[in-house]
Amino acid sequence: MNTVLQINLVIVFILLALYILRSLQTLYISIKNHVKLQKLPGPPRYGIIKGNVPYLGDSPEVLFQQLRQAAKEFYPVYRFYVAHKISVHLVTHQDCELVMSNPIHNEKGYVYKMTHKWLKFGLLTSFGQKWQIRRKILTPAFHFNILQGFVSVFNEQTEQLIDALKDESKKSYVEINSLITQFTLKTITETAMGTKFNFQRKNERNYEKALHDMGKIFYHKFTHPWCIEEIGNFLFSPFFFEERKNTKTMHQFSKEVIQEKEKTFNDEEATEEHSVYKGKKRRAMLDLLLSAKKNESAIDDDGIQEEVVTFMFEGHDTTAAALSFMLMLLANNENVQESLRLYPSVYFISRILGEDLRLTNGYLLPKSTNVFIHIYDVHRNPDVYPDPERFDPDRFLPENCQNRHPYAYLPFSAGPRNCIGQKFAILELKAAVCAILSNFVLEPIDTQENIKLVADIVLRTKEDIKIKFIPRF
Ligand code: HEM
Repeated sequence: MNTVLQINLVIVFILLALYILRSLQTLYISIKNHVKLQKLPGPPRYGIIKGNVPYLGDSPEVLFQQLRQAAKEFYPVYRFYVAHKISVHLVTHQDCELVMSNPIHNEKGYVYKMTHKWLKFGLLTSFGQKWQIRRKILTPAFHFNILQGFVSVFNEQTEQLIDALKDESKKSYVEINSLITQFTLKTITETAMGTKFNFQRKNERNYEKALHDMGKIFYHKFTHPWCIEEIGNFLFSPFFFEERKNTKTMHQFSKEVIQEKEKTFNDEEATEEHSVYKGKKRRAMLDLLLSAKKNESAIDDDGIQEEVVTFMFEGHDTTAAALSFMLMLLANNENVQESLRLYPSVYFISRILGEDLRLTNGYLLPKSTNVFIHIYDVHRNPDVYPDPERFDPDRFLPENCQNRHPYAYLPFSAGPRNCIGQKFAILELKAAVCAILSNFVLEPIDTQENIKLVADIVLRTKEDIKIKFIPRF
């Protein structure tokens, strides 16, 4: 045997041994954690393969309801087996604070793996040092001064939305979701991406459809976790090729946005146009990323692409959901404040514990536990919000919230990994709601009672929300 072959064999052997050792270590940790966590309350198990999956029902709608049921039945904390994967679910603000406020638990839970092919490792899904560097680069893009510059775009896009709604208002009701999505998609492109890109309506529809189809795939993977890993996905998922097609559509869409921006990008202009605040350069998001690539090499083309897909998604789908629910509530109640409590667009998040964590009721969760934080259920805790399903904006009067726990209201998450686009979203929502209310009287078609919520990536209804728009003039 020649020496090169021998060396290669030794390398292969070492790599294989390392892989086996790593797998054994993971297995050991996972068995050790299982033993500790199985003492927690939770639904009955239906064997090793199924775990608690039968408890979750057979549709996204039932899954959503069952999660609410579990939150009540096993309050304040329960464990859940989806096949071999065990996770711990938190529904009180006290326990949520323990996880969210400590940067050691900064890694996202296994469900985010479902989005890795699509969102890669952008700000939402990355962790550790990479997340820290990106958060530092991107934070100035959401500074007050930059957001102020976006108000004219919000207004312009709102006017277009009003025109579209006026056309639709001749009908007995409007299914609002698609119109609202167009609005938030254009807004994020013209503000954070800084490009007046005229999408072909066909491409926009393809993107929208691909994103919605990902919700169906998300549900499938959640209930069939062996499809989360690529190999299991290829072997067992009926959606493998559909997921690839959707991912390609969404990547193509964000590539076009980057290409359009690159045509006009000028580092010097970007600096001047968005002014200088206390000597610091302030730029819109994509300007900032392109500058970072050009000047400091802190990010490359792939890095820019993963942030653009992340922000295109997180920056429009969340606000579209929020605005749709807000309009439905306005049509029924003529008030707005607590819409995000009742309908938080991001209704759960998930983390992996970076160290052991003792919950408020004394349970000790071991390091590496997958923890789900159910924002939807935290917002419906009757101890904090009496008669929680009731729409009552007075809950947010200063005197009523001054003693409320800061982690009892979490639509934008909290702690170091909170939503970077929170102020952006509030500004955009306010601009849209004010303009819509001054142009239309809204009459209810759908109500809180008749809509059906489904388990999706963001909070959605089974059918589009319907509202009647009556022009004021
Ligand atoms: C009503 C609208 C919105 C809601 C309810 C919302 C909610 C949230 C929540 C709950 C998180 C935490 C996610 C997690 O821990 O997994 C988050 C993170 C994030 N949001 Fe938002 N968001 C909204 C709008 C926006 C907008 C407009 C943008 C961008 C312009 C944005 C960009 C992001 C990003 C990039 C992250 C990840 C931050 C990090 O991990 O450092 N969001 N959002």
